[in-house]
This record gives sequence, C-alpha cells and structure tokens, in this order.
Amino acid sequence: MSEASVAVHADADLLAQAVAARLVVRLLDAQAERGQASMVLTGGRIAAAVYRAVAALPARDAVDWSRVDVWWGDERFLPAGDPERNETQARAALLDTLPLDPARVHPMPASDGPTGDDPEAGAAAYADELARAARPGHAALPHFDVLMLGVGEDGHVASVFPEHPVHHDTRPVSAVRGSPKPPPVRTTLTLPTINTAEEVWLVASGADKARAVGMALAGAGPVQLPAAGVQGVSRTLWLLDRAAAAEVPPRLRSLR
Ligand SMILES: O=C(O)[C@H](O)[C@@H](O)[C@H](O)[C@H](O)COP(=O)(O)O
Repeated sequence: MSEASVAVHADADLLAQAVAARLVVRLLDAQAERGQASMVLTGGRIAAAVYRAVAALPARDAVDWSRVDVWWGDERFLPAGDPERNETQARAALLDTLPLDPARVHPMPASDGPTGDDPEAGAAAYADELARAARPGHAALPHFDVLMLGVGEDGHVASVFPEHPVHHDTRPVSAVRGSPKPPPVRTTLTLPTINTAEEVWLVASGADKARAVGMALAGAGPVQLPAAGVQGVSRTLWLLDRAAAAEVPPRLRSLR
C-alpha cells in the first residue's frame, strides 16, 4: 500500500487545471502500458471544475477515448438525467465532448432505471456490472487506473460518510440512506473497493476543507473521517489548493 503524497496549487482554478493535465497523462500512460485505461469519477464542485478543464485541454485528443472505461465512485440516487446526478454533471462538463465508446461508460443506477426505485437492487446491479468487467483470476472488480475523490467538510469521500452504517457493509457497492449531504439516498463504492484502484487522488479546494484534510493526513480513524481510510495500491495523491492545505501536517509539507 502507498504512502500519501501531497501537491499544493495556488488556487482552485490552478488546481483544476493541474488535475486535468495529470488525468490526461495518467490515461495516456495506462494506454501505453496496457492498451486501455479506466477512470473512476466522482461528484461535487471541484470534480466538475476538473472535468471542464479536461474538456478545454488540447492534449486530451492524445487519449484514445474509445478505449477508456468510465466508472463512478458514487452517485445520487435520482432519475436519469436529473441535474443533481454526478453522471449528468460529468456528461455535461466533459463526457459528451469525448468520442467515448458508450459500452464503456458505466453510470451508477438511476431511481427510474431497470432496477427501479430500490437503491439496494441498484447497488447490487452495479456490483454485477463491475464483476462482469473484472479481470480473469482477479477479485470481482475491474482494474481502476485512477479513481478521483472530492473531500467533504466532514471528511467524507464518495458517499462514505463519517459514522455511517456503510462502514460495515462488506459488499463492493453500497446503497446509502440518510446521507447528511443531500440528496439523502445514494450509491457508493465502499472504502475497500476504492482502495483497489492503482492510484487514488483526493482533490480538495477551499478553507472549509482544511480541517478534514489535515486530520486525515494526520492519521484520523476512517470511520470518523473516511478520507483517512483511502489508500491507492501504488499511489495516494492529495491534490489541494493552498486554502485546503492550511492544516497539512508539517512532515508532509516538504512534498509541496
Ligand atoms: O456526490 C457527491 O456529492 C460527491 O461525490 C462527494 O463526495 C463530493 O465529491 C464531496 O462532497 C466534495 O464536493 P465539493 O467538491 O463540491 O466540495
């Protein structure tokens, strides 16, 4: 398992630009290595800024988007096309501008989808979809080259919230009820699933994230502060703006 590293950028805009550039390079490297690439998306404001920045980056055309798998780390359990869905936001900001193979885009279930208005059935269906894409001989999950996460003020990542029953769910995908961040019903990859990704990037901007970021990097417990339980297989990268980095422990500051 990887040690966390931290990169700090001056402000939210530069942070989004830098993450976008890193994402394009990460996908290019994965395609050079294994002929394809996979990315796991999230929701929230900074993620949307990253997606817009990728869309505006000329180097994005160097990626063979027809050989990129797109997954989601979490989703709001709402009807397809709802503007609050992470999928809707990612499509509008980026995905609709890319020549993706629709068969490789794997949105999480919608409340009006084939599994109906039952988030548990939706979570099970997504787990099946992941298992169908799993590499032979590996666990029931596909290879994730890069998984992006936002960080909540309370330290949540994806839809894994502090002290929530989702921490006891041993399945790869969980239905979340009673989310403290609206909307209340969500679907999320669980922390052990998130931690199978080759690289996990935690992206946070703004002073209201500083405390959660600082505590996670100082080694808080994952049930109290889910961001503290995130660890990519080969890399765990915190991508912050200066305001969000204000409480990063001094021993990690040298990596700025
Ligand atoms: O569906 C969601 O809301 C997210 O996936 C959530 O985990 C988000 O990434 C963080 O809450 C940070 O969001 P901001 O960048 O908007 O603060």
